Amino acid sequence: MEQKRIPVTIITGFLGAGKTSLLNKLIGKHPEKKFAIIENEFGETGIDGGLIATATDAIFELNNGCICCSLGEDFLHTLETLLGSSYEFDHLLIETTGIADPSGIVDAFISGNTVQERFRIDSVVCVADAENMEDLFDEQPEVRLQLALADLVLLNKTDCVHSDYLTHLTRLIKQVAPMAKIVNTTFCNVDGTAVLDTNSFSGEVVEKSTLSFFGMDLQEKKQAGQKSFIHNPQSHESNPKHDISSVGFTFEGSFDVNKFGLWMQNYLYFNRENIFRVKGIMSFDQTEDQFVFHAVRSSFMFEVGKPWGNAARFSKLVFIGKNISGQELEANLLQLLAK
Ligand SMILES: Nc1nc2c(ncn2[C@@H]2O[C@H](COP(=O)(O)OP(=O)(O)OP(=O)(O)O)[C@@H](O)[C@H]2O)c(=O)[nH]1
Repeated sequence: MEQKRIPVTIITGFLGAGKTSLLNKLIGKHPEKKFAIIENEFGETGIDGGLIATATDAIFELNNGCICCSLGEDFLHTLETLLGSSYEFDHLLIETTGIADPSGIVDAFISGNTVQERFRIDSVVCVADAENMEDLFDEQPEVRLQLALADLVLLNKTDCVHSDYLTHLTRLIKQVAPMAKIVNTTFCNVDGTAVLDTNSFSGEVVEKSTLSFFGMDLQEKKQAGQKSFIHNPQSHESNPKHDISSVGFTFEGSFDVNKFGLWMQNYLYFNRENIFRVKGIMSFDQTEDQFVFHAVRSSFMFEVGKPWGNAARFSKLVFIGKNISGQELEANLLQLLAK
């Protein structure tokens, strides 16, 4: 029998943005859940295996120190230790270090087969500090990366800034996280917001966020007979200083699965420094179901979505990254459509 996969919420955000505050809020808000928590802090090493084994509930674990790890092998080792321990938990929370690119952590859940069998990413949540975000946005590329990977952005410390300024910050966030849900918070108060069990990597949610990226105007603008449509909502207002942008495509018909897989593997590999995230809903030739596509850096995965039935086939893909050439990408993707 297939084991139920444990949902994982990855919390990112720059130093002092409010990640630990959010962890505490989530634990308080969900007494019904038994959490395992991984803290990815710099300068601390070692895993307190004994603590995992004896922890009886989530708060115990948080208050008595968390599992510390660094990235790479150590991180995978931490996950293995967790799974191998007698500690039973039904949700994994990961607080990533504030000063690094969190894509390695997201990637571990996408590309590691064993990890994928036991865990599924529920969502990537980024806490942004309203007071300092704009300066950091310019100075720290990691801040833009953290936002670019997020499914949910909590624009926190709203008590520290004027409400008009929040509108400006929201626009800034949308430049690099066009599909993310953005919620304003103070002390990461998420009482009215679903943060856990949002299933942000599921077909339904990806479909919704992908469609919202394209907006309602897509069908109107699309010309009859056109095979694809490029949409870049930020192009007219993007700031060249902020080098991350997004570009979306809609294709009619279906892709050739082999051609697409091979091309994507190469494309992501050679552009791993520039492409941070790709999401989409895809139709493949000779398949009955929709496929949900996710890529983080050079790793990608497909999940089976709902059946197409008699609906017209299409694929929608959104790329987020640096220096993306929409025209070039479109020309490449068009070659991969099934004849
Ligand atoms: N005024 C104000 N302070 C906040 C808010 N949210 C968090 N803080 C404070 O900001 C400080 C940092 O919050 P943390 O939750 O520790 O932030 P963090 O992201 O975990 O910090 P690091 O682990 O250092 O990266 C703490 O003193 C919090 O009490 C808020 O909405 N408004």
